[in-house]
Amino acid sequence: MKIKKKIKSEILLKPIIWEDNKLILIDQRKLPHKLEYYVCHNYKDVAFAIKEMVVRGAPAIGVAAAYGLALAEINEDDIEEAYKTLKNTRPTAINLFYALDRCMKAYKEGKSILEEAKRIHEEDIHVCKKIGEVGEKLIDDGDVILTHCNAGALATSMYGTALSVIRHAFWNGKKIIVIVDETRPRLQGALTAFELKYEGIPYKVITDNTAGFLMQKGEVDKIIVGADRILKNGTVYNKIGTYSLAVLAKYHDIPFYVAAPLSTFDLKSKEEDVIIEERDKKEVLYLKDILLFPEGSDCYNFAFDKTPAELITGIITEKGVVKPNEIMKLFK
Ligand SMILES: CSC[C@H]1O[C@H](OP(=O)(O)O)[C@H](O)[C@@H]1O
Repeated sequence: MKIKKKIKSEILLKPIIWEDNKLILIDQRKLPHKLEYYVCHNYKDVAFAIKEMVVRGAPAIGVAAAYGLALAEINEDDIEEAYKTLKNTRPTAINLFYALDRCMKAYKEGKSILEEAKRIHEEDIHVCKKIGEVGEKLIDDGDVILTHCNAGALATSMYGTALSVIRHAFWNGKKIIVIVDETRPRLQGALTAFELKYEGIPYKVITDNTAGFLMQKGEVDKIIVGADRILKNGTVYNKIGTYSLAVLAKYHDIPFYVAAPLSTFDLKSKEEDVIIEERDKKEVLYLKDILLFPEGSDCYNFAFDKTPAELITGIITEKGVVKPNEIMKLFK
């Protein structure tokens, strides 16, 4: 008999806390070995935190940016200036713009930015929980599930997106093992491993290059990843390496799912409009402070790539699972 694991919400990881007119963030640069907090007193602190990935993950940076604009209102800063600064932190995750625009709309209607930010925060928690409840039904007892980057509680307000599906399957007594891509160069796989270890969910870390070999050996049952932006045509923007996984999954006939809230959908932009973030080359050339390549080496450091709809089995949302060519069903 499957015993549903009861998890008390107070022990679940929450990377974002609003307290006494301060934004308190888990400093994800210090994980997995140190759990430390970064306190934001103004919108510039929040902009720094987003740009330097103190906080990261599409939904999480949206919520953080919303509170950043709220701090600008509380500190009586120039709201337009704050909006522009926060908007220019990272270009790919649509959630950042969705949250900032919602707060700006509230402000222009004479409403409290802070109240709107709190609503966005609460909604994100509820939506990520729902994504887990919906997606859990896709998971079979005994599944080996591969995931990429960190689409967990640390990338959202709580629960996560891809990891919410995995958590809910585990809490419902399904025996699963998670294969965790380390995800060079920022190694967000270590964040995923931190979350899974924290909750006792079995996992194995692999180098990104090992994924294909495991699929070839028939040792991966499903792949579930997050997303930073999903277009109307079903194209998914996610952490660099996602596209390679999707091609391999197609070749090996392995279901490839994307888990994301409706706030990650961008029904207006076309592919040519989307900026794929390129980050500091030092992230690739150095590991901590050690130069890994010959002095003066050049490199690419794309933070995201794009996966076409035809490589995606289904998109798991709070409103249900849809095929990538059925997205508009979600917005009826
Ligand atoms: C739940 S969305 C998480 C999404 O964000 C990550 O990017 P980054 O760590 O650079 O903010 C990655 O693309 C994840 O899939």
